[in-house]
Amino acid sequence: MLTVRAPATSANLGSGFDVFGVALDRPADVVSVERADETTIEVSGAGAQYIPEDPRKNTAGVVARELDAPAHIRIDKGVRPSSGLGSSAASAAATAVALDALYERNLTGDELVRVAAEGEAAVSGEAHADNVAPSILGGFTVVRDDGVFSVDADVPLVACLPDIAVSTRDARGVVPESAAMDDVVHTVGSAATLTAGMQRDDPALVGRGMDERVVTPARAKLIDGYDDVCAAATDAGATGVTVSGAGPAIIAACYPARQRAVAAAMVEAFEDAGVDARAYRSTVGSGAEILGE
Ligand SMILES: Nc1ncnc2c1ncn2[C@@H]1O[C@H](COP(=O)(O)OP(=O)(O)O)[C@@H](O)[C@H]1O
Ligand SMILES: N[C@@H](CCOP(=O)(O)O)C(=O)O
Repeated sequence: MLTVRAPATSANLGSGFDVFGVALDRPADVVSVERADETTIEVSGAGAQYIPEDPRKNTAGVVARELDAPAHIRIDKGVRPSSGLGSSAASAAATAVALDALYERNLTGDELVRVAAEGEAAVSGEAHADNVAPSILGGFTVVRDDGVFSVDADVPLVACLPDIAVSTRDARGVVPESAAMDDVVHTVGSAATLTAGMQRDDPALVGRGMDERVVTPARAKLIDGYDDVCAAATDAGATGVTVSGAGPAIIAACYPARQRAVAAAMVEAFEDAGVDARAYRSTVGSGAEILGE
């Protein structure tokens, strides 16, 4: 039995749709694997009742198939599904790292990310790797067709998760098919600003770089209380706020001294909108780790 912990992640960060991602300190999925003749899956923990145990429909099972590494896979969900915190990706990432070690495949980080992204394709319709990359590699990650890189960063974040579900597949359906050139120019400016902010551990630049005008407004409509939560976070000192992944979680950047207040303000604003919520205070975290064999 080999056990791996893989963290929740926040993808996009506004300006990096399908490109940027960041590992969070918590929550996390814990996946245990042992060799078997054919793959079977057991799921427990947060939202387990909504997650298929059929290996063809579970991201972990798809990863086992891609690696040709059959196993009995036990998934303890810390990241509940349809959260915007990379739930399906955390299982895929943990399983890729676990099976790579169990079967002694010695895959590179890029190869592990590519395999885990196939798991994502099975549930969201497209093999976007911006959640699995930080869940495997840690840090702030940039995914391109020709590979992925990760940068260590130290920027306080608050991920606020409301008690509603938005499926990534549905939220991809509202993304506009095209964008005006001035919005594209604005996005490039924001993405460059955010990347510089991560390199410099500068919460102000990271926050400014989250601003995006094409995908985010379309998805914000799927999240009850979105505008009020953003306003409350900003009033409490957030340097930037945006949809986390495909939502419904909302992610904010801030200075360390404001992190507690930002978290409380976001939860309160959701509650004022009639939605229970919890906030995870985090930094830019580490990637998947083997807990034991
Ligand atoms: N191991 C898994 N963990 C979580 N969700 C999974 C898993 N395997 C398949 N799914 C399915 O993926 C969907 C959740 O993924 P997604 O909408 O991307 O959520 P999130 O935004 O939290 O990543 C649900 O339909 C769920 O049943
Ligand atoms: N780039 C993807 C990220 C989805 O993240 P999730 O945490 O909601 O699965 C997208 O924006 O669709």
